[in-house]
Amino acid sequence: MKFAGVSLDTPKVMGVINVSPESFFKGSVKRGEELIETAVRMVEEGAAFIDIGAKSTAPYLETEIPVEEEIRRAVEAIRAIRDAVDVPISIDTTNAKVAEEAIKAGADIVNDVTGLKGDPEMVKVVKEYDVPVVICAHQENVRNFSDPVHEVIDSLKESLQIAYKNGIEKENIAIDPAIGFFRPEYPPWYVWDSKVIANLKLLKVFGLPILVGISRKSFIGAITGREDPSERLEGSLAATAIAVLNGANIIRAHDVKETLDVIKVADFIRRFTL
Ligand SMILES: Nc1nc2c(c(=O)[nH]1)N=C(COP(=O)(O)OP(=O)(O)O)CN2
Ligand SMILES: Nc1ccc(C(=O)O)cc1
Repeated sequence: MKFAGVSLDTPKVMGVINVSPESFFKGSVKRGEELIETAVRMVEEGAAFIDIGAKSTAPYLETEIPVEEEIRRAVEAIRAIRDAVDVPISIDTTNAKVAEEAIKAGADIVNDVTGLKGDPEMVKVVKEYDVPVVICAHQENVRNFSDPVHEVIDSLKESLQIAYKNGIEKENIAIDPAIGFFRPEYPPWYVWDSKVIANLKLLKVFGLPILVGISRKSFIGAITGREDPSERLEGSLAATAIAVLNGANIIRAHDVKETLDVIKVADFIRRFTL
């Protein structure tokens, strides 16, 4: 299996860099020289993809910014790192205009946390520029509170229908269960996220690469009592090992070196599963 030309015979790391000062983990926010240095370092440490976010999508933060500002941040960042790294760059956005300008600036992949459901133009941009897309599970109104992984699967089915109807090919799609994004009143989101990671294997029904974003998220904070995202690395690595054991193909993470070691060990052990 491949995604954006990258072999997924072993699980890979997608290194996260944000150019959005409002992002929930301040250690992920880079600018200027530091942005380029971080991208180069992540690739040296083994990142197979770099994901650039120009607007936070944290559901519990005030994150609204004008679209012009998101475009400005995204284009500047992608232009800065494009020639410094030789791995595919994804643009983390829910806005079709941002995606289009980012692709023109050199982005190779669109990463849409609304799974093509937020901006109706998004699927058209993905099709027109013929770029791979990360489709996240997204649901305005959660219907099945007791069975998170099946709600995630149903949400992904809707997004995949949008993709296939518009001529996006299977080879160009990775799916993502959107850890931290579902915020039902019950069960609490950290139980939701834990149930999804525990049952991630069920997402294999789609036969598509599975990408998971766990890094330093609030469910790790809720479980460990670590309120500061800067203290959530160890908890993130524990959940990463479980996600890999359960079939994750790409781990989106802020800490490339540590995450890649965990992936290697978890995947090595996974291969001996009876
Ligand atoms: N496909 C995918 N994309 C994502 C995911 C995720 O789980 N999957 N999580 C994010 C949260 O991390 P980030 O550090 O970008 O936080 P921010 O939204 O506050 O910038 C942002 N983007
Ligand atoms: N964009 C996101 C950022 C952070 C979280 C989380 O901390 O759970 C979820 C989504």
